[in-house]
Amino acid sequence: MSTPLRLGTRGSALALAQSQLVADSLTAATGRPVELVRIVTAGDRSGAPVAQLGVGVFVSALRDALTAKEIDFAVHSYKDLPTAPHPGLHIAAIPQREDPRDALIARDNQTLAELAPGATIGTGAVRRIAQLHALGLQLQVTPIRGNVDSRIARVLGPGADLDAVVLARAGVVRLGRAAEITETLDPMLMLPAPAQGALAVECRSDDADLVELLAALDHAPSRAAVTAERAMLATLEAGCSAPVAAHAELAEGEQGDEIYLRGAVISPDGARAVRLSRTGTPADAAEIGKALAADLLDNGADTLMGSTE
Ligand SMILES: NCc1[nH]cc(CCC(=O)O)c1CC(=O)O
Repeated sequence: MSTPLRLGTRGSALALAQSQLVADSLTAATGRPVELVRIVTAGDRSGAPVAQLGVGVFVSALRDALTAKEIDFAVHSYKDLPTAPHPGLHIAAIPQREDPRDALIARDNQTLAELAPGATIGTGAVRRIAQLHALGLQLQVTPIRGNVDSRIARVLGPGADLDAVVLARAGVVRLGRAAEITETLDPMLMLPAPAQGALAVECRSDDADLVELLAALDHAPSRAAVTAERAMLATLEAGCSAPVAAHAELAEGEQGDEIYLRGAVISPDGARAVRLSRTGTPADAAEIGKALAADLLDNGADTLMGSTE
């Protein structure tokens, strides 16, 4: 029996679910036992809302524990990672991605189109707020914070004070609450965040045996999609700070696999948006993302900040 690999994780329900999922699939694929090691961060101790501190504090705490060799690997929600690579660390696997779309949880089983004018809808992300405004449905968009369960409670809990919330479908599914989703939003209406629904499995770059072992979890189509979306985001960050959305799909074309990447930059009030797409081969995922970002900037993406109501 080999010594268990130490998988560092935050204590939130979503982090634990994601870590356990990766631990189980690694053991199933390689036979290696994995133990979860709780990393208590400054954020967990302060009790302040995550949205206020930024998820960055959690990512940093896990990365510090990796560098200090207190843990062997970590699992992150990919969309929460900064775009800059972290020195000494390596994303050894991107497992098969969960559905990347956003989801609506509404009172009385309503869909977005069924919500009455004036209905209150909660979400934390500027990207979602901007796209909800862009639909022109006269919804009252309310910024909310907190973990997935507490956001759902704002609609379905005892003291419910909202008609609906929008959140990542992947998080709801991983918490076993998919049955409460009343509509999965078409990316034509609500383009997801770059890398939404994907996990990043990270270890030290110099841990060659583990880099090789974790590669068993890598899912090439998910890696190609995430690479394209994140390359777009990274290139845009230099030129524009408006809400950014991206979604890559892989399909079999006549010449082999094709990647279809859509990107959008939206003004925070939803009044203006640049939406464009590009296609190419999965091997060129990063180049497709960079080229799409350049197209978006050429079409005025950098001018979309600051037009508030
Ligand atoms: N920003 C928080 C966060 N980070 C990852 C997820 C969900 C799961 C995922 O996208 O992988 C969520 C919650 C949400 O956006 O509703």
